[in-house]
Amino acid sequence: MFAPLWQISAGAATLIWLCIAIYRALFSPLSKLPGPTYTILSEFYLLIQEFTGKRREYIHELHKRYGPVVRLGPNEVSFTSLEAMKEIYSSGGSGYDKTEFYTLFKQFNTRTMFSTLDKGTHSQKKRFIAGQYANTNIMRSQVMGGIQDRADAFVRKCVESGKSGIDAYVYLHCFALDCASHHLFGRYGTHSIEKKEDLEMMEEQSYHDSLKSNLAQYRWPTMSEIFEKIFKPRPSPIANQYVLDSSQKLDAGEQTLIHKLQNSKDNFQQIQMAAECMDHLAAGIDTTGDALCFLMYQLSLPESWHVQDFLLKEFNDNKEKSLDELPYLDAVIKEGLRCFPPIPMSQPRYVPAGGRTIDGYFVPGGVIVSCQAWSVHLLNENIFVKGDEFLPERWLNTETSVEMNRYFFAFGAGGRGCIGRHLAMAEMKCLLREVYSRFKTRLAPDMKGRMTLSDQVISSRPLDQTCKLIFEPLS
Ligand code: HEM
Repeated sequence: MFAPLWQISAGAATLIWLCIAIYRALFSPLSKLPGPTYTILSEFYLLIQEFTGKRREYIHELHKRYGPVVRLGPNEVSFTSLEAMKEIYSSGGSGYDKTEFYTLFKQFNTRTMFSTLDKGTHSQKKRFIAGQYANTNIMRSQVMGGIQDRADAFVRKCVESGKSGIDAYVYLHCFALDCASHHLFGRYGTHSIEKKEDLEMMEEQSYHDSLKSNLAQYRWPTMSEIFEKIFKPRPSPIANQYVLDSSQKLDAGEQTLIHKLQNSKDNFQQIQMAAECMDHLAAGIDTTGDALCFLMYQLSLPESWHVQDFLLKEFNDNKEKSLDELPYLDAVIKEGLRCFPPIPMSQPRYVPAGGRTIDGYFVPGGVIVSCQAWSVHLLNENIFVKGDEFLPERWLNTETSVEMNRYFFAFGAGGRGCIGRHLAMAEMKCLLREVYSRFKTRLAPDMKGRMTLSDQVISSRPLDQTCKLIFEPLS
């Protein structure tokens, strides 16, 4: 007589969903934005792309089809234009507030600068930290000395490897860990290039597969306990213990971040200091490690061997110059970051209450908007001509490089862009100068690793996480 309860519930749910979908299709301001029709009805297709690690490529294809503005779901839009980048990330200094996506990056259950959502709280936190990462501080001998020591250790590894070569993926991530930990903890910094126990920390941080558990937590936070049982969360016991211990040391050195936090007027609690340092450690390993790995792989391909020759010439002609006075080296790194941005995916923000006009379209308050470096760098072809080619020279043209710099999104933009960019640039410049003034790099004959970008939650890494290179000494 009567239909079972489950049938009635399913019917009611379908009816409600249909009403919402029709309302969205007819009345939502987002219905006027370019994008496939199904995106105004549901975010289901976007979720599938996220969970299968294809979100970035999917968005990229939509931009190719629909242009610089594309609707991703009933409440989400992606952009690639400079106008949108400025509005979302730099209006009022720090742009729009971050979305709950960044809650995933809490450390020790504590909000760090990176995982703080609103810009007011963020700018308070940043006040005490920013000076530590200013270029003038990075260039100090105590900071650069630590980076130089780690680059020397990397070179020793290359020399020892002889004709068999090394897995550059491993030791570049070690280098990034050692430099970041030195910046945070000075004398308590790691030496993972040489010490096995520190190497284990790098492995723990870099070889994890936590994409699905993280995304599930973000999309359905109330069910996070169930998801933790299904998808294993990223374990981090070694790094956690190291950071908790090191952040209690009172003699790390006055150039370190921990010293700065311990002595700030803000009276940071112990766990806040540890969380901040843990965040910077994590932020510094894979980004710089992957950037160097993608770049050295590219330089080792036959079509880029001439770039190695140009680098060598610049080093030989400018032996007394500082790292910041080598334009070709700078261009090579920038081009690497443009072609293989370690954070190529969307950096999501909420449109403020009342809505905003972005790139000519009115977007209501509360809608998630973002740009992804991958598309900004590859689809603005009038700015990056032959954008899919690795051409460091493009950055040497002083006229066009001004505009290219505006579109350079590898470190994000505005007040919430990467605070570690000067540190990262110094690390990469130092290492590349040491390597390419001594060696030519070539792919090892047994290098079988696939270097296609493998997307994680926000970052990408080489698919097989291995990159075997040979370091041939220059005669
Ligand atoms: C090539 C290397 C690096 C790249 C490409 C990179 C990229 C980025 C990007 C794109 C953001 C903004 C992300 C967003 O808003 O969603 C960011 C933020 C941040 N990065 Fe980096 N990063 C690099 C290296 C580093 C290093 C070495 C450190 C520190 C040791 C660091 C620390 C941070 C921190 C703390 C933030 C948050 C800043 C804030 O919220 O104000 N990064 N980075």
